[in-house]
Amino acid sequence: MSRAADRLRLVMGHVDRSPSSITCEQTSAQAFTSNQPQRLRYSYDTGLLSPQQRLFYEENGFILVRNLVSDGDIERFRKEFERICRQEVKVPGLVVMRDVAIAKSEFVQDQKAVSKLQDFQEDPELFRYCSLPEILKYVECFTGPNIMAMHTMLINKPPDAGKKTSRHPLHQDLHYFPFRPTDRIVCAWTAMEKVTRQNGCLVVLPGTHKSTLQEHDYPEWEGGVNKMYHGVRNYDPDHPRVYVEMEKGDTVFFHPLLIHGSGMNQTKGFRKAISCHYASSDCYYIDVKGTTQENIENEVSQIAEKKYGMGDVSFMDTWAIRGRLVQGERISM
Ligand SMILES: CCCCCCCCCCCCCCCCCCCC(=O)SCCNC(=O)CCNC(=O)[C@H](O)C(C)(C)COP(=O)(O)OP(=O)(O)OC[C@H]1O[C@@H](n2cnc3c(N)ncnc32)[C@H](O)[C@@H]1OP(=O)(O)O
Ligand SMILES: Nc1ncnc2c1ncn2[C@@H]1O[C@H](COP(=O)(O)OP(=O)(O)OP(=O)(O)O)[C@@H](O)[C@H]1O
Ligand SMILES: O=C(O)CCC(=O)C(=O)O
Ligand SMILES: [Fe+2]
Ligand SMILES: [Mg+2]
Repeated sequence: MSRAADRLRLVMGHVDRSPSSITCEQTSAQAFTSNQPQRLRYSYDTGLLSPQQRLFYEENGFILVRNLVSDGDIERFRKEFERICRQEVKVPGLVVMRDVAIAKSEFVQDQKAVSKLQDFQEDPELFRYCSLPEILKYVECFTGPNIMAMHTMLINKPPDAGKKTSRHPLHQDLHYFPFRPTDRIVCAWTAMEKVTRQNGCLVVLPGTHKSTLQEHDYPEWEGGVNKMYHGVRNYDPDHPRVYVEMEKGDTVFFHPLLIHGSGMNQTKGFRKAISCHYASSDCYYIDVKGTTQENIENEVSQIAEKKYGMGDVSFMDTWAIRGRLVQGERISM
């Protein structure tokens, strides 16, 4: 263990736990270069995270936990996804997205065209993911004990149809969220199969969680961009990139300001992942009018109007309606 981590352990009176479940090799050197004892801003000590894991998140804005979700649970999520695609179950509020290149093509749409399920909070089988104790015990390290599941997705990244539309532009998830404080929000993203650079794994820009929310808009991509896939307008193209390759069940937890995206799926398979954004239930809503988030607020209200005839529902209300308590008590969200 490095000297900095040792010192930290003493300061925190922490019992050493073998950090066998975490792999931070790619950038761990960065996390331990400081000679000053650090005050940790981004996580709580619940006895779960090792000092190295806390420092890694502090410096990089994400941690990867290997083999966290069981094969059995993943199989159940996959089965439920297939049932939804076959329209054997109807889930209130669920949005089924198709890739723009497929949605606008002549091909007959079948279940293979589904690129993403969004807002599955009313599907008990998929929502089990958000309440898994093995996930929540990590989430609590970032949110604290009162936890809301704010946003749910099952991503079925399709083989690229030749226009590079399967990419997800680099973005900060906070762009979509009218609630704060930022540091009490975290995303859990679990690979439902092996994810590699070939099939479009997550790409992260480590350390960017320490910056502020950037301006987002549709990237100027020739082949088209999926609805609401905004990208950061200006990012440093020379910033180091980490390609987060994962095995089935591995889970990454990341900060909502961390710039991330995912590359093209260059395989013939659909790359599946399930994710949930959590926030402390004592977060508060903010008005995004006059901020960089106004463009996404307007798009969401157009969708709410078109799909549900709810044009007068505020941006914050679209979140309050979808959020679900998963641990502790519901306070201000
Ligand atoms: C209770 C309150 C309800 C509030 C509703 C709010 C819903 C949205 C909230 C979104 C919040 C996102 C939070 C994310 C937080 C984390 C960060 C995640 C980043 C993302 O993942 S952003 C991407 C999320 N995307 C969406 O949420 C998009 C939602 N999608 C839809 O609403 C529909 O799928 C869509 C795109 C409107 C298509 O409607 P649909 O009825 O399914 O399709 P049609 O066949 O009728 O086509 C209509 C029209 O749309 C075109 N189309 C289809 N698919 C796409 C696509 N993927 N991209 C672009 N355009 C698409 C299609 O060709 C048709 O076009 P026409 O020109 O022919 O009319
Ligand atoms: N101009 C851009 N604006 C925003 N995000 C981008 C832009 N170009 C690439 N990205 C995103 O950056 C991430 C990685 O890009 P990268 O260039 O490494 O791979 P790629 O664009 O998928 O493939 P290629 O190897 O063909 O460049 C992906 O999430 C991609 O969607
Ligand atoms: O699974 C992916 O491609 C990443 C999706 C993502 O970052 C998001 O939806 O916010
Ligand atoms: Fe994201
Ligand atoms: Mg590129």
